[in-house]
Amino acid sequence: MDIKQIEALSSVISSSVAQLKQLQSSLKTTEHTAATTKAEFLKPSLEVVAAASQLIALVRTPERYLMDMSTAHQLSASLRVVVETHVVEILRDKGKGLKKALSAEEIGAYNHVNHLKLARVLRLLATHHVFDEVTPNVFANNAISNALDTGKSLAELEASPDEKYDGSNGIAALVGIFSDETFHNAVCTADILKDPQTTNSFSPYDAPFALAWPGTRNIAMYDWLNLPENNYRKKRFGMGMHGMNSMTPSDAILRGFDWSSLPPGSIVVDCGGGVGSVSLPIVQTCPQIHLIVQDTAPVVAEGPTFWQANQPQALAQGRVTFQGHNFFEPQPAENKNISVFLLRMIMHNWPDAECIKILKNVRNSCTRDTRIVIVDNIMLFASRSQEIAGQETGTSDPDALAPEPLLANWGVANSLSYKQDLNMLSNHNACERTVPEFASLLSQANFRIVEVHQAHQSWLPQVVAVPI
Ligand SMILES: C[S@@+](CC[C@H](N)C(=O)[O-])C[C@H]1O[C@@H](n2cnc3c(N)ncnc32)[C@H](O)[C@@H]1O
Repeated sequence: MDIKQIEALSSVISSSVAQLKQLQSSLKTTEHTAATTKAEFLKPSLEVVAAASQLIALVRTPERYLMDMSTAHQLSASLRVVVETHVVEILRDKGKGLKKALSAEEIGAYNHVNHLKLARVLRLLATHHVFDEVTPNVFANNAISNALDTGKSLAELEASPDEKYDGSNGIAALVGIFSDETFHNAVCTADILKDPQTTNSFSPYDAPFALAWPGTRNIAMYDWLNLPENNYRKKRFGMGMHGMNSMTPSDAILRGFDWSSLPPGSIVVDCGGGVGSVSLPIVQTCPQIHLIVQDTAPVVAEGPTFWQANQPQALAQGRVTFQGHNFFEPQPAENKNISVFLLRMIMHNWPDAECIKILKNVRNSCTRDTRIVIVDNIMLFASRSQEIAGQETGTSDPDALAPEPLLANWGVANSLSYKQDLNMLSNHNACERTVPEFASLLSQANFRIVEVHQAHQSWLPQVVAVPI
């Protein structure tokens, strides 16, 4: 056992915990979420998570460690059970006593899940700190399970199951996507990677998704989500994107490119913008900007409802408009003199060839003054060195790296980025990218990078490029 390394990691934990204690003393509440969402808690929290997980890898036997990892799918599967059978809402509305607890049998009477099986699902989750098992077979929500609450009453959930995620924070929807569609797809990753026919293919039709569902051999996942029979999944996907955004500061899009520098009358096109929820803060804070939300027709059709609920004035004044558009086609002819094309979480959905097609279509309607703003994960290598011989450096910002003895990419504290990278592989045969990979993509569509805004593991970084 590497005792020196273990001691170094435990001293990172002790000093970060001391910082958290000091910060906590300035807060009036001990509530878990109140603290962890505050910006100043971010670095010490990251350090504790990174160091503690690195420590576990050192002190656990390798065999135990591998068993824990290879059985982790049961966590996803169990989360899907509780999200789809409304356990959190049942405990919230029907729970008894101070802790609002119910036995598995009582929960099962509401959601019709066999209580003996449900208790085992809930116990695995409670063992991983999601729910409390307050007495044998009796469970209550805790801070972590509460984040899965859709906010809907049981009557609403039963009356319109397709709408169940609407109006919520989107976390249950995101967990639903990860533990259902993405989980199914990931099961087939090894089959696609081992098959000589598909291993070297970067076609979106050769994603593990193609093997995971009946009839998905020749359809990309987004087109499949838009099929009428997948309406429930499409809605859940839209709310899941909202969930992803709800985990970052609401003004994250403003922390990078300077939107306020755009002159009056500037037009911003949010390509693949969903309903436009991400660009809402741009419209709210920059009255000089007109926003066009572009996405496939079925998705953008939901846009006016979102804006009516969140910024009705912009809708009434025509400051936000909607375009059903396929970004593999040339930009609509009326899109002239566009100041900025925003592409948030778009590049990571597509293999290089498709990204270049999307970028070229954008490039063809750029003027000399147009900017493109790409918002996506920027990947770091796990090694301390971020250089590949003969290539430009992977990160221009040394502050993006974790201090030693932590893994340079923040290890498990940053694992969602790496899981998302593989989610992109299993869903779309796509990937998250490093700065040099973005530079290469962009140059093939005649753009060059002028700004990189790192986000230090807290919101999505931005890459700003201009036409060459
Ligand atoms: C990962 S989501 C990102 C949504 C939004 N930009 C955000 O950051 O929350 C990708 C978006 O691309 C859209 N999309 C997929 N294929 C498209 C296409 N061919 N043309 C236009 N939009 C497309 C999807 O409907 C979806 O809204």
